Amino acid sequence: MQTYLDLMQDIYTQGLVKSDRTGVGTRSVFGRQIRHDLRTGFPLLTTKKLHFKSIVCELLWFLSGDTNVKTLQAQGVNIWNEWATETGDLGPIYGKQWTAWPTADGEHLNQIDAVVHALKHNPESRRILFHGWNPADLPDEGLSPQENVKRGKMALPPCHLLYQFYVAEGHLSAQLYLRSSDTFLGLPYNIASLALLTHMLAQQTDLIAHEIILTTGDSHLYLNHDAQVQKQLTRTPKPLPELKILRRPESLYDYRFEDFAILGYDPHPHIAAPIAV
Ligand SMILES: Nc1nc(=O)c2c([nH]1)NC[C@@H]1CN(c3ccc(C(=O)N[C@@H](CCC(=O)O)C(=O)O)cc3)CN21
Ligand SMILES: O=c1ccn([C@H]2C[C@H](O)[C@@H](COP(=O)(O)O)O2)c(=O)[nH]1
Repeated sequence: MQTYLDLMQDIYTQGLVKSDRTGVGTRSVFGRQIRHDLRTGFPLLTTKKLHFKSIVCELLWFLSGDTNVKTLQAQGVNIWNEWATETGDLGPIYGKQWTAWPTADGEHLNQIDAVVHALKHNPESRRILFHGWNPADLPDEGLSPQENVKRGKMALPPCHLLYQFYVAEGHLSAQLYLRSSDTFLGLPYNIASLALLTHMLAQQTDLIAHEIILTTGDSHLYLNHDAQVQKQLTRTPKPLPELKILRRPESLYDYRFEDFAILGYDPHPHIAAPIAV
């Protein structure tokens, strides 16, 4: 994906140095966009090897409404460990808001159900979206993730927060707003995860997966990723792999990791980098 490398180059050369919550420091630009036509291949980065299983399992975990890391750990996925309490809890993060957003009268709204229903029955609607930014559950930035969870708040506020879907001539597109984007570690996951969700929704609603668009707010490279960024910028992208969904599950909630095959993925080697907590 040349567009990803272009964004990385842009931040690396034009970004202003900015301190941040984690204390690591970043180079940062504000307001960028990555667009990708899913008909040209599955957007799994080829300029470094990505752990596809972590991406799939995290998305299925969100959709199941689960907010405890133990389920991910049992599948060998360790990307959420640093923010969890000793019992594995992350507070009311993505899964909770997506599938059981609490209302004032004690009910819960499943925003995902509403999206699937609209795609099937009202696809021309301009209101097909779901949102993770629930102000009532936001953490206090002055407290640790674990302290926030113990007070019933999210460990981290959502980064990928607004998902909107668009249907025209039987094709499904998706746009995601990311308020904050860790361009070296997080963004490759966010791109592939949005692509996966769009393919799953397209399968469930008999549409053709078309374009994904990621719009990023604070788009940053952590200062301790410099060597990794320089290395990745020397690499030439290879042809994108293809995603095959091996069966058609009953609903969006019935997919398993084994239902997805990535064909023709031949990336450059993995580049390890420390995560800013
Ligand atoms: N600083 C930061 N960046 C993020 O992208 C991020 C957070 N924090 N906090 C919440 C979640 C967790 N996410 C993460 C966490 C870790 C990796 C990571 O370390 N990825 C490694 C491989 C790790 C593995 O496969 O176990 C990589 O090289 O991609 C990626 C995304 C995305 N989010
Ligand atoms: O899906 C995700 C989740 C998180 N991130 C990154 C963006 C930031 O680097 C940190 C969150 O820190 P804040 O101070 O809350 O912005 O995590 C991501 O890129 N993608």
